[in-house]
Amino acid sequence: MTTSSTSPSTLPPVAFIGGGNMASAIIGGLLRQGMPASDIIVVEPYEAAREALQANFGIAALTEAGPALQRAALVVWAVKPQTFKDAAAAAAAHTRHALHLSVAAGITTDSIAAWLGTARLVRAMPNTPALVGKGMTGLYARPEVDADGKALIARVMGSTGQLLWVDQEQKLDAVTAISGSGPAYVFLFLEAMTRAGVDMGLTAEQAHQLAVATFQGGAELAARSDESPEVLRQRVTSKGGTTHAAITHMQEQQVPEHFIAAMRKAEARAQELAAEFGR
Ligand SMILES: NC(=O)C1=CN([C@@H]2O[C@H](COP(=O)(O)OP(=O)(O)OC[C@H]3O[C@@H](n4cnc5c(N)ncnc54)[C@H](O)[C@@H]3O)[C@@H](O)[C@H]2O)C=CC1
Ligand SMILES: O=C(O)[C@@H]1CCC=N1
Repeated sequence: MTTSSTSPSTLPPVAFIGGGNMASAIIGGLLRQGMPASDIIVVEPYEAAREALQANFGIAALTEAGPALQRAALVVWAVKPQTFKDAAAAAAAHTRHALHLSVAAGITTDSIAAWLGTARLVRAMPNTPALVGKGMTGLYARPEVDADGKALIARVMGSTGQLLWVDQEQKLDAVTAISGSGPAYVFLFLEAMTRAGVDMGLTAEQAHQLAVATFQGGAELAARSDESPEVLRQRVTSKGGTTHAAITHMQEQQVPEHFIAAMRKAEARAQELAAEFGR
């Protein structure tokens, strides 16, 4: 991939169709990198979401798609899979010249290309830690996207965290199951660890602090270490000790197998979304 020496403040105007959670995470990243709010155009039909964009970012969002979108060199599609087709019908005439980036789960680039009348299209699967610059985004580019287009999208999404390009679109369903939905798995474990801490006599705040710091520390150790997670786990697990008691119970209860099965459900749901809402 080519890299660009241009600074983020020279990014071309970017439009967002849908101004909810995911759009806000990306917009926050762009503003942190010095992009002026006046170069960000947002279409957002819901008043409460428009008010949040104004309050958080000083952006006056449009209520519907219109000629103002023609300024955008890149259009980011951040609507729900269920509403993508209708939103595309309203905006397509104003955005045909642009490069497109979809963050919608499941919806294939074949469907999007048919709706938009252009195949200059990258599909991405980000995650909500993008809100704090710690996101993980999987990306797939159609062959119609050139190196400059990929570089532009890498600069936009790179402002929210790490990037991983995949060479087959189908692999984005696996990305969705791991890192797209993954923050919710982390939060579920945090909820359980906090509940357990309270049961054992700590305050909810104390248990929350211990659990969050343990996820942060464990993830950082795994990221920096040359050892596999399996080896790192074994180092915590003293023979006949406390960790052994907990891990043995999880293994007897087939927690890893159930966890893997749950992730396959997420992958299957991504495939269903494409079938349900991609026509
Ligand atoms: N929340 C997450 O963790 C992730 C979400 N995604 C994907 O991002 C997309 C957006 O998700 P969120 O931001 O969480 O949803 P959201 O509900 O926060 O945002 C979607 C926004 O689109 C607006 N909208 C509805 N109809 C519209 C239309 N016709 N034109 C323009 N805007 C319209 C809604 O008012 C809403 O504010 C989804 O397709 C989802 O699959 C991808 C990765 C992670
Ligand atoms: O749950 C969803 O469908 C979206 C995609 C990944 C995270 N949220």
